Amino acid sequence: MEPPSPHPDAPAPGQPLDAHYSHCFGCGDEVESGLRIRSTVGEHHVVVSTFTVTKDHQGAPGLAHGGLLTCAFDEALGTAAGNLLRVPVVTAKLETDFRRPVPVGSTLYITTKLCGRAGRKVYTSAEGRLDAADGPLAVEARALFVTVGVEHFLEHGDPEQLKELGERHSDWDVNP
Ligand SMILES: CCCCCCCC/C=C\CCCCCCCC(=O)SCCNC(=O)CCNC(=O)[C@H](O)C(C)(C)COP(=O)(O)OP(=O)(O)OC[C@H]1O[C@@H](n2cnc3c(N)ncnc32)[C@H](O)[C@@H]1OP(=O)(O)O
Repeated sequence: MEPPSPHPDAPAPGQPLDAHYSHCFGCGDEVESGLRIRSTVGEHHVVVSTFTVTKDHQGAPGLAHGGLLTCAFDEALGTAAGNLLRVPVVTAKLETDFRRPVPVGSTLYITTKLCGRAGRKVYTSAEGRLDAADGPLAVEARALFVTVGVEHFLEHGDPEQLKELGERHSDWDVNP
């Protein structure tokens, strides 16, 4: 496994990251009950993402649904891998440890780091802490992402939406 060096043009520490797609359930603004995760590059090649739990995200009364928390980590981990390496990635495997309940109204601070890279495989891990980047540990996750080319989305997704996305992110090499 190679060390996970960020791309030379990776966004600098302090830089907020745009939603990668406005209809994304994880980060898009156009999904009413979406997770609306916001991410910023941190020091030492990490990405810090925040997810505020609302009543639309419940499993038990007053508590976040575990599957939605896993979704939040999918978004946070994928955003970190995609932006730090500047390459499109998709999730191949995702594992979550739930350490502590996450109440409605709390904000989860998810800090993601890249753990290693082997060919197209990118290994990542993250910790989610309650209400502050150094708050109580609530959720941990690890994921394997696989880098893909634009043909992945052309073949399996919606080419028209992809074209629009490419026009909005002219710095991304995703134009068909
Ligand atoms: C200049 C450009 C700048 C761009 C900047 C971009 C910024 C972007 C910002 C943000 C990013 C996005 C954030 C999104 C967050 C949410 C992500 C999601 O929810 S993604 C949707 C859910 N995931 C899927 O739908 C995948 C479905 N699966 C597949 O399509 C395939 O299985 C795929 C692509 C994962 C692999 O298929 P194959 O045919 O291409 O390749 P094979 O050879 O099978 O796998 C490659 C390697 O990975 C291993 N692998 C694959 N799956 C594995 C698994 N489940 N477990 C372990 N290893 C696995 C294989 O063993 C192989 O390893 P070996 O190279 O032989 O060592």
